[in-house]
Amino acid sequence: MGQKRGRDSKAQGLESKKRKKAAKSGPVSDDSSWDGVVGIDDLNWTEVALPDRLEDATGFLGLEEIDGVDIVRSSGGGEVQFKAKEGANRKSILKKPSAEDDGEEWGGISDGESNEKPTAVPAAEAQPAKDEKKTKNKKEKKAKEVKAKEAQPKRDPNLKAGLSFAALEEAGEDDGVDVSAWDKLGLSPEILTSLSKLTFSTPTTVQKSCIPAILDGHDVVGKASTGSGKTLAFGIPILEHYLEKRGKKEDESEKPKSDPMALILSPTRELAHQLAKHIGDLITNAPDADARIALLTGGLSIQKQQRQLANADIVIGTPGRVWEILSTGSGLIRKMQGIKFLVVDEADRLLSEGHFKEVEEILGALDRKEQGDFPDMDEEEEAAEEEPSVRQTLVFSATFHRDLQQKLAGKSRWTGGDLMDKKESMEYLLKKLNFREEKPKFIDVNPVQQMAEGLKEGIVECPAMEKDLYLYSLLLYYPKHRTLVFTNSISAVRRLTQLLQNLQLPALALHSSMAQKARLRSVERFSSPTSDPSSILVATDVAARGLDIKGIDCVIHYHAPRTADTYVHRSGRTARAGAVGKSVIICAPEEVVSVARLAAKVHAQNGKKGPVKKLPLESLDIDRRVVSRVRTRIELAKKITDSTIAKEKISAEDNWLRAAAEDLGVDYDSEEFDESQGKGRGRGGGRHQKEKQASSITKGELAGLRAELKNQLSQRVNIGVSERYLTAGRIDIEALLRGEGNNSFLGHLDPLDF
Ligand SMILES: Nc1ncnc2c1ncn2[C@@H]1O[C@H](COP(=O)(O)OP(=O)(O)OP(=O)(O)O)[C@@H](O)[C@H]1O
Repeated sequence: MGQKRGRDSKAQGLESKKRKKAAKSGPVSDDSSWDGVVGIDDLNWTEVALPDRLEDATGFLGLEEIDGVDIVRSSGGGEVQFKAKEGANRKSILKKPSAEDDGEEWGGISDGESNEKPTAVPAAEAQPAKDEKKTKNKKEKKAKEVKAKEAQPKRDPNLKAGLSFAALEEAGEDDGVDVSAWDKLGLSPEILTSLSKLTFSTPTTVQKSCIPAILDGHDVVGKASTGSGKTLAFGIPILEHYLEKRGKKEDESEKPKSDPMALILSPTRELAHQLAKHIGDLITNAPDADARIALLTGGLSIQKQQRQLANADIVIGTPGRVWEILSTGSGLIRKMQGIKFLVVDEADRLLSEGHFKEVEEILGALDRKEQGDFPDMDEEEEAAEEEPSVRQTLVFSATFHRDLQQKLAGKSRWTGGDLMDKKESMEYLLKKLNFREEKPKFIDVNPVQQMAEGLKEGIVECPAMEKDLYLYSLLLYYPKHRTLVFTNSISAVRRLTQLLQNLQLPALALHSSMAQKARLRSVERFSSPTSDPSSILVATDVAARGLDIKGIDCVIHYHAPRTADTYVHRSGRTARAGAVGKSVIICAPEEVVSVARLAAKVHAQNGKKGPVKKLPLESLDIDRRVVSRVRTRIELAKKITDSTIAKEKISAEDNWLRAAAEDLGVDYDSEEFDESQGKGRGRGGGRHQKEKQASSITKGELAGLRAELKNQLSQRVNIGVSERYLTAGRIDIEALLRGEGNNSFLGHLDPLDF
């Protein structure tokens, strides 16, 4: 009997992959060693005519058959291959070589034909994997068309390869938007095309105000609420400058200069990566804009970054790594001294908190003109160096200290002589920025409101020891909400992430002690459009600034923010770019006063001091019955989490001490060591005892706790009102009724009225 194969549109992609594999494992050109086994693509399939009634069948593209073959399995046992039946003519089952065969794939061989091996495609010419499938499908289609076209005149050899109707169809696709609202800003066609493709139809307020000022050559200090589009407010003028400069160079048929034209400093690695992505998107969507970005952040290969820097047009990085690379010498500082733009993003954070020293070093190096600094410089060059800096300095944030704002806005005087005493003040550092204009243009697009318009702010009061319980309850109230939970410590991030995972919630961690790759992975997983819409990222304030993750619906402050600015930035991770979002502080009674003060400060009218009468945060009432029903789950999950963390900690300490004792050639006894260290008494002794206790839970006990928790999570928690249930995970009843989601559905909560 003959073999048949059916193809539908979905299966085609998979099949083409399989066939490619099969073809690879097919016969070699040296016929003597050929065992007669061939791949699916080598066979001379013939099309089966469909009965009339099936002609309109959608998705079913064709049925093909072949006679005279046996199916064999590849040596691994997985792949289906074919062999001529006993007595059948091998030649008769093989496909004839196609005129369109370009040598990329082996197209079958008949006895005694060429002994030439297929030509390998050089790696540089190889198509990216993504395009491979498309190309193959096109080739198959083409091969079928060959016969029909044989009667037609030969193709014009001058036609460019790759220009096919299919290509034209793709090129003709116009998915851009109307960008006439940007006209007034006088941008180049390249940038307008990019904005159109990015579907940014209108400039945001900060972009409207800042772009013309920057294009006019001014130094700018820009203040605008979180998520208002500050990145492109400086990114667009930088790219405009690049295009203009490149255009001129091309006219003069000069080779484009490879020195960087912009340095953008960011306080965190994640923000630096994101800035590179935003500006990179602007560049890649602008036709022929080939500006290169070097991303200099800690935790990743320094050598690779040094290489990137050698050809970069725009340098984006965190101050520590930027300084680490620049200070290695090799003329990099000198290269960077020619930059046209220095951007200080999230300036209030960047110019304080630990970054101060490196920023000061970088600024000092950019402006250094000491004699003998550059021994290879001739007099003419030195004279040129003396000329005033052409660098524009752009400083951005959503928050600036009130006093500084007043000064920037010209409403109060700059501090005079005592500035050197306040070395760490923002004011001191702003002076250090060495603006080329006496006073930078201060653009405050929304002097009254720091918070995004679509943001709702709430507060949940609960006993200090019950924050876990309330956090969990709150998360249950918001199923399918991508949530960012902020804490004030790394250990809290670790504990909460594990706790939530034990409660079967999709939680990820982000803190500065994680390896850089793990940090990026967490952000990527959390922000991926294909990730669980209920994803939770538990983070320290390393995620508070600038992170632009689409679709964060809710920010929860597990620990109250320490400053008003931190509150603004944390909350600003939601309700971005005109979207809506919620920010909720979980607050112990003893924190209420300070939180109220903080909120009042954020919402105080600009310039007007004094308390705001009404607390601007809405108080959320979480049903106490809900809280009490999930208490057992939390207690179990806490026990499991504490035990796992304590075991890990003690085992890490123990391993370290054991290794040290081994090095010293002494015996190590952990009990004895604890006693000699006085652990269990005095300060920290209670915590140590707790850890010991938690770690002493046996494997069997732990398994028992897990089983009990699993059981709890699988139970419907009826809170007394019909159809009101809690769920183990945060699962949407409607989705489940539609047959989506997993089977652990247990019920649904009425939404919180917030
Ligand atoms: N003109 C525009 N139209 C629509 N969306 C825009 C526009 N400009 C920027 N965006 C989008 O708005 C989002 C927020 O932008 P961006 O990250 O630059 O905000 P930001 O003001 O720097 O925020 P933060 O203060 O938190 O750092 C991004 O996703 C960006 O792609």
